[in-house]
Amino acid sequence: MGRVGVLLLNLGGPEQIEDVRPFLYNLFSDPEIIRLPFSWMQKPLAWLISSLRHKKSQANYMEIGGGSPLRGITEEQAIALHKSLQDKGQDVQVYIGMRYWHPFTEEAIARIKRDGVEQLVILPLYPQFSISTSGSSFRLLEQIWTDNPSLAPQEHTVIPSWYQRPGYLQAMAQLIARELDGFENPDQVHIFFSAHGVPVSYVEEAGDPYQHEIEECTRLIVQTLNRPNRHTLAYQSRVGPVEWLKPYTEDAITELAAEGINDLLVVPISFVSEHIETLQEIDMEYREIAEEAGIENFHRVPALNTHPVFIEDLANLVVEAIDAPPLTLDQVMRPQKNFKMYPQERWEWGMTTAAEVWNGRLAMLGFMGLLIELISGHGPLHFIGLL
Ligand SMILES: C=CC1=C(C)c2cc3[nH]c(cc4nc(cc5[nH]c(cc1n2)c(C)c5CCC(=O)O)C(CCC(=O)O)=C4C)c(C)c3C=C
Ligand SMILES: [Fe+2]
Repeated sequence: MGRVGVLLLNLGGPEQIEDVRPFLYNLFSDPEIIRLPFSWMQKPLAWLISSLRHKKSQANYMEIGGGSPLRGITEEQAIALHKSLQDKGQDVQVYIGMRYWHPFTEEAIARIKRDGVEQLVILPLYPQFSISTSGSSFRLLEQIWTDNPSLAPQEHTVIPSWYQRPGYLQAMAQLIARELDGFENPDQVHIFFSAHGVPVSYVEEAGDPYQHEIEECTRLIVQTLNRPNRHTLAYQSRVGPVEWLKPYTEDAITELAAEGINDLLVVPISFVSEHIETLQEIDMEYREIAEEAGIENFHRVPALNTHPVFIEDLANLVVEAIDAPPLTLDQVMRPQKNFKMYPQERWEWGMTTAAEVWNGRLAMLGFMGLLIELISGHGPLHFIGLL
């Protein structure tokens, strides 16, 4: 085999405050983030939500210095992974493809083509798989290569998730143990795993394995840590009015405080880099909730970033993937392609749930049109290019 490359997939984040609105627009334009019955609704709705939300998001990003540290950290991870692969005698180029901000996945694919990479390992920097994260990036890759087959490498292999890797688990356990030992009574500390949430419908209707993988990951970290501490798993960062995975982080913290827990150690587990949801949401918002509820010692485990044990394990994972039979995007995404997410896709005639859903959706459409016109001065027809 000729040249080998690794494509690290990640979310991306606004680098400066002016990037927040277009970043949010990109995020909400993704049908894996907001699932709508008609694709033409996606862009107007993304525009509406990013317009309504950007001030609040900007205020949060201002609290962490005016932008996301994600690009810088991902670049450091790429450099460290490249070095670790070199130390193992592997001449492998590492690329970064972000989903919603620079360097975009499209740019990475163009560079991979330019460099003549023939075998590509696709490695999401999310330990657990979700339709909304790794799944969304996989779908984008499929689309890029379907639209322009000449951009596809001769061979690719996908690593859908890797939360059960020994080096990842050991690195997490090391970080947790170090923080625990900083408390006066380490065994008394309640360990609080906080994962990014997803809407319940992703798991229950679309078959997202995310919740299962998060629960399994928590169990494996606790087992690797091998300490007597009690622990809780909860879900943070929900957006919008629908039901998300429970318990919600803020509720679980308040309940633990009511039980008399004084020492809390928060462990972010769905992401391997510091980002807005660790630096602002956990360190500021949840800390305030905890302290107001009576928790005296609120600490957080730092994100892995370039932890050497973690990076070395990623390098081993890449080497194993290069040698193993390829797992293609098509194989990974096939189960989702046949799945009918919405009741209206599973249409039956009569006074059925599907009919009710359609009535509701049509009413919602009318309401959205009114709202768009009220805010922008333009009607929905303007946005779909008919006026
Ligand atoms: C595994 C991690 C993540 C999952 C699952 C996930 C799902 C998900 N996210 C949103 C909406 C937003 N996410 C935002 C930022 C953001 N999300 C993740 C990770 C996951 N998201 C990260 C690492 C970041 C931060 C990037 C950074 O700038 O540091 C945002 C923007 C921030 C804000 O305005 O609050 C939104 C919005 C949904 C709807 C969703 C599942 C459907
Ligand atoms: Fe998110």
